[in-house]
Amino acid sequence: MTRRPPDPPSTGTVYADVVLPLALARTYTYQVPEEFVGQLQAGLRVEVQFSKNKHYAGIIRRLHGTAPGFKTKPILSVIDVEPLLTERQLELWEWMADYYCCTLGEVMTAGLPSHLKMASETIITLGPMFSDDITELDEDEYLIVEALTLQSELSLKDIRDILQRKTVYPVIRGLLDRHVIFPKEEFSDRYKPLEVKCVRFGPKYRTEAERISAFDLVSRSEKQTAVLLEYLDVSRKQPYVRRADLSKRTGASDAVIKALVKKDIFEFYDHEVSRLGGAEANARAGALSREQQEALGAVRGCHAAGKPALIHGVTGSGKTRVYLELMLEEIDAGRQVLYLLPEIALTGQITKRLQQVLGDKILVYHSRLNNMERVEIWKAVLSGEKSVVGPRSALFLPFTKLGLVVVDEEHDPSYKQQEPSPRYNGRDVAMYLAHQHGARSILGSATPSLESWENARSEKYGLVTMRERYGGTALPEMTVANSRETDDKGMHHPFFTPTLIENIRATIERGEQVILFQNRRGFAPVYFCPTCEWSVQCVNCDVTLTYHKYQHRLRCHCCGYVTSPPEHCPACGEVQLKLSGTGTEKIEDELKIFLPEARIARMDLDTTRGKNALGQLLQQFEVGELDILVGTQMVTKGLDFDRVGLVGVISADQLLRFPDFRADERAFQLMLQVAGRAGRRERQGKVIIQAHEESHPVLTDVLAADYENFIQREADNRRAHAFPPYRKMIRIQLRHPRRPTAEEGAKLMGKWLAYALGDLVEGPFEPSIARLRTYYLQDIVLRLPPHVAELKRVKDIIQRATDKLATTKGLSGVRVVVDVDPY
Ligand SMILES: Nc1ncnc2c1ncn2[C@@H]1O[C@H](COP(=O)(O)OP(=O)(O)OP(=O)(O)O)[C@@H](O)[C@H]1O
Ligand SMILES: [Zn+2]
Repeated sequence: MTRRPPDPPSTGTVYADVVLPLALARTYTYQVPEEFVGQLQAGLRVEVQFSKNKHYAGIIRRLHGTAPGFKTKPILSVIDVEPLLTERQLELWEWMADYYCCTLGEVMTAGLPSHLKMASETIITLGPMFSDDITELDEDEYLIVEALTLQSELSLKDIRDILQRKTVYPVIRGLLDRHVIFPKEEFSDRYKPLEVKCVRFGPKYRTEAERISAFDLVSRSEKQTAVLLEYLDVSRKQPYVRRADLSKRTGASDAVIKALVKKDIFEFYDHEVSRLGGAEANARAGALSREQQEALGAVRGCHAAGKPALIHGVTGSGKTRVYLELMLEEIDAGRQVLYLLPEIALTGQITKRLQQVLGDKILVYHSRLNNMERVEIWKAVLSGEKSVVGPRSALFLPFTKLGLVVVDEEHDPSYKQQEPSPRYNGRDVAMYLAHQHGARSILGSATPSLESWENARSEKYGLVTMRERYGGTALPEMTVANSRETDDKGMHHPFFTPTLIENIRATIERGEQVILFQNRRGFAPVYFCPTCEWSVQCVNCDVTLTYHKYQHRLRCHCCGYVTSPPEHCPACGEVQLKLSGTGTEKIEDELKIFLPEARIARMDLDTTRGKNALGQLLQQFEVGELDILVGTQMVTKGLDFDRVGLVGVISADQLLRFPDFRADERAFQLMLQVAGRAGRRERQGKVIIQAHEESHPVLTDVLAADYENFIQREADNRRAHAFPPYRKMIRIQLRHPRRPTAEEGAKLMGKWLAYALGDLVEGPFEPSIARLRTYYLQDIVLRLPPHVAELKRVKDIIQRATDKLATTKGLSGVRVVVDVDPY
């Protein structure tokens, strides 16, 4: 761990710059009382007062002897004994605040688990595990616990009154650490053990002889015999055998296993696994294929040259196995690894694979951890002992021995945090983090982003290519079906071409599965009046409400507003209102008409909200209880199933029509990624893309799976039109509940910026969604030459303009949101 020794000067007062969880531009300076001078160092939390009567836990950034130009308040108490944050981590946070134009407090708020944050308003309650054992409590602690048994919840301010002391945070910290008390929000998500569904021999079949008799009992069923044999084989190597694994390995359906349970040979049980790591290591990684060996060698070559490696490997090429090899090396050498994934919930399969090999040396930092677990992971990472797989938020953890950073699916837009600030890109921060620690780094994708491709072209990154699928299966056969296609009776169906329907049927008949991708959720995105063209709009946003048939509700996909569909048009009184457009719900519905026998499920935000809904859905698909999975971009991400014979894209046109400079890149990535879910094992898969505009150049590249051609053309286009990555883009968005105020603010801001930056400034203009969550929006866009020195000056100019606007009469309420690399 990098720990800065305290460096107080030998004479005079010591000051501490403290990071506070507030929107202050930088740190705030406090005076260190004599009694604390020896105890303090960077990374410790201290209790301080900011505004009147408001206490916070702040983080010491540095100690020094320079008095600031204002009257300082004293530090009230020291909360931690050991630093909770590292020097490098604080440097990273500062870098983020600088680069993404936000405050250090905003980074702290995003980065620190809420359990470690304390403020006067924080409410605490007694922990669920507290057993009335008061012998361990000192006097202050006892008073707090007693008050909590009477009153069930208290704010930290109440506690100050109870103890009649100004400084209470160290006492609170002690109780939190021992899980005697909890911050209140914690109560709703108490610790639940993780369980996996497993299979074992029933009570009648525990001895060797009994087991042999089991084989006699099933001798007439080849499938059941195969399952038994496989079970014996696996159970010799692993402490437990998962139900899903067993059917996967033998190709037997879940029904075969259930039959064995019915005969009392097997029983099902839930195996509890460690809640942080989730697993014991129970498998060894398979041997590398020749291509994986070569890729590994090439990655090592990049690292030896001090460069990040970009692996461009076709879908199913086994990139994960290459990362894993390097991870094992690092972990064996006593260093930490950070493995980033765009969305942890969707990538359970990868996480599982990593855990099977690495066991509890790797912890999963997923969004459903409760606060207590977050703190446990924080401390395990700080100790230098554990590696982490997680989404972008794992970047905030206090790594002390980081040796390797992996950014998987590096092209994925969910690496970018849109709201709230810091609006950072996880991939880019990861590269900075690796650089900071002198760690090696790998980015991987079947469809690398243009930024990373450009970095490889300009030799900032080393490029490693994997062209074959693991196991040698051919990439899927890609075809396009014209959306205007009619069936043999000359009928035209708006959603499914006869080609797609026939292929779905044939696939299911072969016992294989189908994935259908539709970019929108809900039933229909527009509910309108055919007479006067009125349509239902969100009350808060400038968008139409999407009709959700299952709930019979209209919903805003921007702000979540929900309402009932109107019975008639409020403008002209028409009673026959209509729907237009298509979402996943409608596709699912219509599909049932064509294929009444098929087992269809839908995977989108609406069906995966529940705590285990997504996992259950994926499990059902994995064991073959479903024939067709219809979904939004969720189905395009990393799914690795054995039996997907066909992938269909319902409408390519919809993807290609977005008014955004990255629309083509996104469309290309989405289509190629979803295509990559097909035929990942023995049989070659098939992909059918429905489109009106069959000859769209992006579609041509998708059909040929020609990444090189696509990315070259995209690069030329972007360069020609001065778009990122050939220009640095900063978007300044002004928001106000009144349109004229937003406009006026934007006009002034635009004028000030243009005065300093000339024609680098575009706008202000109204974005395509002009009102969002009750705020009217105005955008100003800067496109800058990508030089760092220039960037610093530009950001200062933006900051000054923002400050000036905040003090302009009538416009101080205009929110200014700066987004660096807003894509
Ligand atoms: N060396 C190996 N031994 C055994 N199985 C392997 C090996 N390499 C890859 N596999 C298997 O091949 C499949 C594809 O690998 P993986 O998911 O890593 O591909 P990928 O390159 O990440 O693909 P995508 O980009 O589509 O996510 C997985 O089921 C994986 O377990
Ligand atoms: Zn809305």
